[in-house]
Amino acid sequence: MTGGLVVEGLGVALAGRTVLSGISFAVAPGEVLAVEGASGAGKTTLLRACAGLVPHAGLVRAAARPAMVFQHHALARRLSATDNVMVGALARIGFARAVLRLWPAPERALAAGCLERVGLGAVGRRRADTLSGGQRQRVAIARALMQQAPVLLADEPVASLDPENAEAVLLLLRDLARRSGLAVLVSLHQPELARRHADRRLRLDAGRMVPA
Ligand SMILES: Nc1ncnc2c1ncn2[C@@H]1O[C@H](COP(=O)(O)OP(=O)(O)OP(=O)(O)O)[C@@H](O)[C@H]1O
Repeated sequence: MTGGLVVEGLGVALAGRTVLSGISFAVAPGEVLAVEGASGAGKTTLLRACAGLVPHAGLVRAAARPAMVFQHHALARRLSATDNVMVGALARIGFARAVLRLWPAPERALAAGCLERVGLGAVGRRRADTLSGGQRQRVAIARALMQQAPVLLADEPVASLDPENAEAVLLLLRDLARRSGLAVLVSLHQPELARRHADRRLRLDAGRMVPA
């Protein structure tokens, strides 16, 4: 499989306790797979393991390191939307140039394009802390797109949004999967949102996969 995500026999232990075990699934390019489960079921840990942020047993295979959208967007409040998106290019640009804000012109153009793709072409200069919750989550998605990864992991991206913005962000993720061939793995508390916006669903219960 090229471009997608394959997980086989994934297991995670944290502080000596098994948090995930026997997790196997695949997400194809262009597909949205939702991870459902109650609080504490292991959704965040699964996404973090897929992102390489948590040591794990088993196999996680993707053509390149997945990009991650964090639950509380984790933007730098005082930076502009564009500069927040540029952070997604850190691995290419290097920390020293980033600190000096020596962003190469092609990367600036790419950041502008990523903001356009999430419907925020007009707010690039605005500071993150002047944006609405929905706009901030979109900037966080644009920052993940900036990584140009084939796989996008979104951890409860709508948890702090009102129903209208939640709907819009999930439609955006689906659209990005379709148009850009991204494999999207999104964790969601609300099963009805997962049913409406995901192509397939996976349910976790106490760290194990159960029928969705
Ligand atoms: N760093 C850690 N050390 C020890 N246990 C942890 C750690 N992080 C998470 N856990 C435990 O792992 C389990 C799964 O947590 P996780 O955050 O993945 O669940 P979740 O489904 O994302 O929950 P929520 O919906 O509340 O975010 C929980 O029992 C949690 O207490």
